[in-house]
Amino acid sequence: MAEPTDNENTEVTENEEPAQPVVEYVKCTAKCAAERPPQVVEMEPKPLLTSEPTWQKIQDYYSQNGQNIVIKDLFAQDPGRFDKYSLKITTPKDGDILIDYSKNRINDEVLNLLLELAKTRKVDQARDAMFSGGKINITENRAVLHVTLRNRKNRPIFVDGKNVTQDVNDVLAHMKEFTESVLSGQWTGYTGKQITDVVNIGIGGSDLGPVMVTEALKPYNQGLKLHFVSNIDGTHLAEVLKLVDPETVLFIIASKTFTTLETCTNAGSAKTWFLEKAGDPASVAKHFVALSTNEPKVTEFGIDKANMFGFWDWVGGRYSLWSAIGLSICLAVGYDNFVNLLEGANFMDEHFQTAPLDKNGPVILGLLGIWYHNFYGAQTHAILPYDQYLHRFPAYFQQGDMESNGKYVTRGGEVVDYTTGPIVWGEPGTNGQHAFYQLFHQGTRIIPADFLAPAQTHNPIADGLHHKYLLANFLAQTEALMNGKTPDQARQELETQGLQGEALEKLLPHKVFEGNRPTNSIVVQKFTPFTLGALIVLYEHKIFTQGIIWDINSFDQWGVELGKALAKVIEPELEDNTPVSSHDSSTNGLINFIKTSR
Ligand SMILES: O=P(O)(O)OC[C@H]1O[C@H](O)[C@H](O)[C@@H](O)[C@@H]1O
Repeated sequence: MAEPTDNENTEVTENEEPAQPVVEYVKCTAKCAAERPPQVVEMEPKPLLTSEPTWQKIQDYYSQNGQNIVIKDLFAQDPGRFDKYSLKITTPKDGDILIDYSKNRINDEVLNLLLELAKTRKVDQARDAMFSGGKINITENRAVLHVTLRNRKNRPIFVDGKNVTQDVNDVLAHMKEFTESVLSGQWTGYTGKQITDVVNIGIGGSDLGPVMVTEALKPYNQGLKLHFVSNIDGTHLAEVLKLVDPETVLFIIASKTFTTLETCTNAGSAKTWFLEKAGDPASVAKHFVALSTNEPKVTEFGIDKANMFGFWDWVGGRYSLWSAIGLSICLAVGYDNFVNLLEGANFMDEHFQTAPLDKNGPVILGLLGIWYHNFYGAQTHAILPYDQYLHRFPAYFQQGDMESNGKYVTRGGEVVDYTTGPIVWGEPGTNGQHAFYQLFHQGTRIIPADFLAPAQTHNPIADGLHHKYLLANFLAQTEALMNGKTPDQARQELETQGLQGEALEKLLPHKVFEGNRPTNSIVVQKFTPFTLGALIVLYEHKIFTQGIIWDINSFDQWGVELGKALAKVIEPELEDNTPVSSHDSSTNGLINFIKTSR
């Protein structure tokens, strides 16, 4: 693995013919990069999805056959179905990744039509536009280049004619140096003690990724205790501050914009708490660092720019765990493991870029989602990790998916006449089984679900017994969801239990499971940093694929602004207890109730 190279004084001119292109890329400075004309792939405007002939064909196929596709029958007809509809992605590290999508309501005709749709909607062109630095985030006029953050082969990537690969490597080098100094105990607090606890203060993309990954990679923890504060509710900060000591705590203020109300308020209160104990404002430099794109705001807050880790406007918040926002991950698991995470991500980027559409994990998962959401009317998508360490994985992709694809206007500004992003949710198995799986099995809705499981556990306690049960449950659920239980099977079962006559007939309908519930099973050898990186990116590009087919801008989030603006109006109204009448009667009523109840 190539470490970031210190190339300050190294230049390669246009005429030099380096033997190893990779070396050339590493050595290429901003000056030579600027001389190299970037080849940005453009995204063509698209007609409304529902006017595409391929869309019509899928609609017709669905209308005639959609309700007659019975997964278990398809298995009975075709012994090779698993081989046909599963992808084994060979990786260079930590075992292969298996995506079994055979337990879906698909056959060759459906799959071919969906693949035709991906071609018609030019998913490959859009992908190339993103990877080449095209400003595909049209409403903010920004490139979308989180892929650059895990560009482990140092491919030159240009933004406005500038090769940004070196900028990325420079920040990585800073993260490495800082992480090593904290973990080795060289970096000390204001009284000379080593850092024992890290508190990441951030929200949304500046919180969910670091929380999810540090939880998922707990077995790789290098000794620091990690805490996360996101909510503006003072309880969140107050409870964390009870656990840490000002002499040994490091606060990471993580905010792309450094203007987010929650983060700025929490950071301010954390600083006040710290200074109450430390006294000297000079001590702040030893206990506060910032991750941001906004240097003026960081220095205004009182954090030295030497303690700031930067990133760029071409990194969307919900795609930022690979950037400086990942500093808490680095501190938790060590720099080398963070690099392994980036390596896994890069591996999946390359898979997405090079695998043909019909063998492309993100594309296939994206198309299956389109099939269920747009034709079967499925409204949600469940992510069900059978691994306790991944307990925040569904929450992470609630933002990843819903903030990306929760849009009803196309890139061209038209209101869609089809559904877009699904509601994403989930909990780890087996907990979910004892809570909401009832509705999966016998509810009235179709809920496509992804089951994620590792063949090996980090904790093979009781001689592997727990893991055996965990895996048995994962396998049994997908089988049960597909096969269901027929009235005949249910009848037989009840008869065996000694039931007969009216009692049996009364109970029978409740014991029948329709089945035919679709699932994907994604199995890895073990959840390692590399594998986790690859899996996150599998979903990132799935979301991308769907956004392109729906022709929406998956990279802005204007929808979150309105509530923020209205909160600014209401906040001063909560100053005193004078009744308000400036809103609708519900909002007035709520405000006035609060005023009389406090
Ligand atoms: O990192 P920040 O600038 O503080 O932003 C934090 C979060 O807040 C916003 O409201 C957005 O909806 C998120 O996409 C973003 O991740």
